[in-house]
Amino acid sequence: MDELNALTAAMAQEGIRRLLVISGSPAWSLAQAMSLRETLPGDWLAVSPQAMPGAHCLPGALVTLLGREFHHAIFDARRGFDVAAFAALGGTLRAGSWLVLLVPPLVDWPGLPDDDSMRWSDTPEPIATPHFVQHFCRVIYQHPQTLVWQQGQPLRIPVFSPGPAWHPATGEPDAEQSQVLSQLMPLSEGIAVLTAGRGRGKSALAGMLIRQCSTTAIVTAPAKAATDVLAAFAGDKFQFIAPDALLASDNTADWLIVDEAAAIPGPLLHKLTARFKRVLLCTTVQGYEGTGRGFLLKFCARFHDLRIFTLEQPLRWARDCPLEQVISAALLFHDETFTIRPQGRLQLTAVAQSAWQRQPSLPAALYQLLSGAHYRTSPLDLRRMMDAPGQHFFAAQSDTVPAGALWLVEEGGLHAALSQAVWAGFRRPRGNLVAQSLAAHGGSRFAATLHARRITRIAVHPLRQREGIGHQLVERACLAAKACDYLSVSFGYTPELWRFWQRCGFILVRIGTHREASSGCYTAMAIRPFSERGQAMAAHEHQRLRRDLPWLLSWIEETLSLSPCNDAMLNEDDWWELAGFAFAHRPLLACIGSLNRLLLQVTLALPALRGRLSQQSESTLCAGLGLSGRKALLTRLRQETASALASVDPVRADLLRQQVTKLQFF
Ligand SMILES: CC(=O)SCCNC(=O)CCNC(=O)[C@H](O)C(C)(C)COP(=O)(O)OP(=O)(O)OC[C@H]1O[C@@H](n2cnc3c(N)ncnc32)[C@H](O)[C@@H]1OP(=O)(O)O
Ligand SMILES: Nc1ncnc2c1ncn2[C@@H]1O[C@H](COP(=O)(O)OP(=O)(O)OP(=O)(O)O)[C@@H](O)[C@H]1O
Repeated sequence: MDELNALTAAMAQEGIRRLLVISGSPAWSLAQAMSLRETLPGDWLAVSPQAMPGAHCLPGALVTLLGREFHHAIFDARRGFDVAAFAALGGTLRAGSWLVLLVPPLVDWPGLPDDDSMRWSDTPEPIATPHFVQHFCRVIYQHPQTLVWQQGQPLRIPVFSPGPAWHPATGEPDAEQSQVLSQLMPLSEGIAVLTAGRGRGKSALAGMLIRQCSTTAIVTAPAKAATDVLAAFAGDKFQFIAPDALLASDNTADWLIVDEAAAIPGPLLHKLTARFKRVLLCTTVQGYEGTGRGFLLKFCARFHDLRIFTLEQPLRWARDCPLEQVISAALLFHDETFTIRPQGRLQLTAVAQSAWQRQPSLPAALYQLLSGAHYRTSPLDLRRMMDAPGQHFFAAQSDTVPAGALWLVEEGGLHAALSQAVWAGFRRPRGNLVAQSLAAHGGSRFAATLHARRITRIAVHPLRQREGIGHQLVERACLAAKACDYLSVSFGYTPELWRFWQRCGFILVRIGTHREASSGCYTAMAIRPFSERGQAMAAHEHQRLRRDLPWLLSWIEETLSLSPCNDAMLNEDDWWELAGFAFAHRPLLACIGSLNRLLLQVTLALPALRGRLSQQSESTLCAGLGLSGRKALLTRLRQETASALASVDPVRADLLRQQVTKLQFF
């Protein structure tokens, strides 16, 4: 322990942090971690799915601690490894800290189920994650600055050659911060974005801006607790208002400063930024879910005169910190920067998941291309890509880096009874995004029984786009999926992206009615059918979309290149769908078309239904009708639909009620 204390003191002087992996039985590993906590002074934080003595946080709650700082931490991965939380924790640790990681015995680990897989594998039970575990172990052994302490062996502390002394920042802006401040201070209007890795001094810089400017500023962020650093640097002028409260208020100031901006839903952020003349958005660019990369690619892409700033130099710790390096290598944080043009003849190849064992550099390059080019890719995807069942990959390989990557996941094949229960809204099992949505929001009760592959990600290197590579990758995937009923895709609708999918032979079958928080776009779903059943479903769903379009368009602010079909009569599909809404749990917005057609047939007052379909807000309707809330309103909407159906044809309505309610029992 003396050696460990001496090493910890040296780490503080050098400004670095290290990873210590403790591997063994659950009880033994925990006992060692607890004794370390007794030995090394610090404000230890333990991150674990189970309660732990001292300061404790659940892995899922760690995002609320972004921007906070700790001295030493324990991350409990004995039963499951939430790698994004692990990385987030690494970013909060001050110079001279240990990140103590608890894992199962290394020999057993690849074969043990990982509880975290329930978040990404779409399996009913946790699965083993051998590819990730082997990759992680490879990385820790390639980083000799990482210590591994295995049960049955002593903790060996190597003699590291001393590094240079660290000179922490003084409190005054450092060279990079001064540079950015000198450009921000004179700004009279516009939106500035400050992106950087963890601990680069973004929040401190925002605080300095507030203190140094003669103007007023309001700070907002997902959690006030995460603004400690900003507040310390801003001094007396720090004024925090939570995002929702700010939107609801008339408060204004010369500057709006948004810390951890990427963690605020896009539409809300958009409304907030529109209210202020000068805006500074700060965000981290490492692959936690919904962070900087996606933020730049999607949210910021809509502002033309955006000023983008970045900070390279870490300030919470020294350059080349071993902990930062090992986390970055384990989670492939070094995105493709797209500076090298993929050269030479391209080869389209299928890449199996087992490539992570045989030739890990290839799937790693595909992941880096996807996360660099695609706003949604996160460490969760890395784990899914490595170990979830039913994944398929294609690469457009060049002589240098990959020029394109395509990732598909198997979907559908649900039992007929389950598909009908999904259609009725009684069931929503994991996974099968498009297959289930075609049943739950579409018009076919048996939609989820078809076998499909969904394109979950596609990206082409920016220096090779519009050369037909994306199209070729899709064709290659089609060839490999010919035995399926159809290929599907779900994407944030933009006219450009839809044009691409259209050119690849996809048929639009659904458009969502809410903008996605991450992209600010409506979700669209499209399919390319192969089999007869697939073709029949594509035609049916496309026609349904065109029939519903006249009403759907009033719910979405987007122009679609799709011609509406004017048909106001109630058909067989409508009757089923209305019964599914009235007597089961189908959502209102999945039935907009049929409900509107129903209203055209009846003269009953139906105040809730008519009000909601003419887009009166739920709260206004509840107040007007004396209802206690959304749930009561939905019940009323279903009752009014049932009475409308009965007024048109009571016998048919009753027969359908019996058929639909039976769908919950199978
Ligand atoms: C499920 C998902 O992954 S959805 C998200 C898709 N991925 C992304 O948005 C990541 C960033 N974008 C990309 O990587 C690429 O732009 C892709 C994958 C969308 C398209 O790849 P590319 O190789 O550039 O497309 P490709 O050259 O094959 O285009 C085929 C046709 O689609 C259409 N198209 C492609 N991109 C565009 C565009 N930006 N604007 C308008 N039309 C387009 C064109 O009609 C094009 O044919 P043309 O060039 O002869 O006119
Ligand atoms: N100029 C400075 N002088 C002294 N300390 C500084 C300076 N700039 C930043 N720091 C300190 O460095 C640490 C990291 O800074 P800060 O929290 O602003 O980084 P960040 O990029 O916002 O980090 P995160 O991504 O984790 O939120 C903090 O402890 C902060 O107090």
